[in-house]
Amino acid sequence: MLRWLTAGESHGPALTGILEGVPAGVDITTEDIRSALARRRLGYGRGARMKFEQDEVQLLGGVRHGRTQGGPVSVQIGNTEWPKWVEVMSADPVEDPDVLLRARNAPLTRPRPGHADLVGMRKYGFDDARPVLERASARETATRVALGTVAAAFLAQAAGVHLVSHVVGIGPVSTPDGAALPTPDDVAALDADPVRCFDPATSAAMVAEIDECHKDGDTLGGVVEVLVYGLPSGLGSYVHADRRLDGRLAATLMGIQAIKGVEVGDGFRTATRRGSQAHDEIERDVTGRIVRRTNRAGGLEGGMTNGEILRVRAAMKPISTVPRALDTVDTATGEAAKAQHQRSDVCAVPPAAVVAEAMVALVVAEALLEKTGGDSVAEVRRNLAAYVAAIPTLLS
Ligand SMILES: Cc1cc2nc3c(=O)[nH]c(=O)nc-3n(C[C@H](O)[C@H](O)[C@H](O)COP(=O)(O)O)c2cc1C
Ligand SMILES: C=C(O[C@@H]1CC(C(=O)O)=C[C@@H](OP(=O)(O)O)[C@H]1O)C(=O)O
Repeated sequence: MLRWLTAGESHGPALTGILEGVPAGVDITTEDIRSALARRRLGYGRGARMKFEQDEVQLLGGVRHGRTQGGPVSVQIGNTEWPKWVEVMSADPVEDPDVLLRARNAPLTRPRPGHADLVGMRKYGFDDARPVLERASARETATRVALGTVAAAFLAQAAGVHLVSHVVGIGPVSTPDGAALPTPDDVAALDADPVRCFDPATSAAMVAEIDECHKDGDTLGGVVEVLVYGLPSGLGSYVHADRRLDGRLAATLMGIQAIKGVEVGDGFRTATRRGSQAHDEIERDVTGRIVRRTNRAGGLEGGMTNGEILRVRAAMKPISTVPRALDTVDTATGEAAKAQHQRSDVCAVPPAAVVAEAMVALVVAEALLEKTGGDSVAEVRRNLAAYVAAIPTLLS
């Protein structure tokens, strides 16, 4: 069983994460996690905070001399901005009344439509949105990316599985239908693109759209896609709702801040087609191997991987901290007001793609371990090879 947990606040001293159930023998270094976090910070349209804040990564447990040891992997991501927030986010009571009066400490009472502020205040009994936004913030996704990096390294080393994430839509601008899919060889090019888009003309149009939106004091959402190459068939199961891999992927992707829709394969487009145009016909190729003519299902049938490329999309809503602030109510006075706004991303779709990739890595790694078991990478490899070798020729 693979389990993960994160803790920490957006402006706290550090975020922490634990990944339990990682087999021994996964090669991973602090530098691997550092470079994954750097990818999450990329993306045209992010706010000022990404420029000055740094992630300070430390592996605190589960890894020795660049290899997992089988124990929980513990990661800490320190926040270089912490000195500015020591008082506001102090874990211990702050006694000095002057400190409590400082601007940064002023209660936030103009909740932003679309953020967790208002409902979080109601639910947890706060008269200040600060504690709500501190934990609701997608700053936390840095930890998910760190843990997902370990999962992705395990998948690559144990099973030759590789993930790719890219942006297929920002606001009204989308990649053309039928555009070529990026492969693992294209990851460096995607990382170098300002919006993580594989199609250069669409990328330029996306950048222009972000510029326009920024000028208008507004924000944008979009659609990201995660592809997983090299998966064996038979991860996940049809036998019970909570074992279906499509359902588990959807829940995990929807668990990312601001993700409001998930599509597996051609998803909603499939619903508009006739059956003869919706499914992936089965044939033998020249080598005698069973293959599909198409991959509209996105590599999943019956809640299981079918051996094709796994393909899932997630739709992100526009950032809710809109610079030309939206109407709200000041919860301190009851009066109509404009929502609180200091700074914000205009568009965070490119980093959301990296976060989605990390979450898919965690879910797929969990599904692989369920299929193979194994306490070490070597044992997972052996078990996987034995499973694949035992599939009868007429089925493979
Ligand atoms: C990578 C990333 C960056 C984000 N940056 C911001 C931001 O700068 N400002 C903001 O209001 N929301 C931002 N969000 C979205 C909020 O965290 C999210 O809308 C909020 O927690 C409420 O949750 P919900 O949208 O899922 O309902 C970001 C989300 C992600 C994934
Ligand atoms: C810090 C990160 O993202 C933050 C996520 C976020 C939100 O509300 O989700 C709001 C912004 O923070 P602030 O309100 O302090 O400017 C983003 O910068 C990060 O991704 O590392």
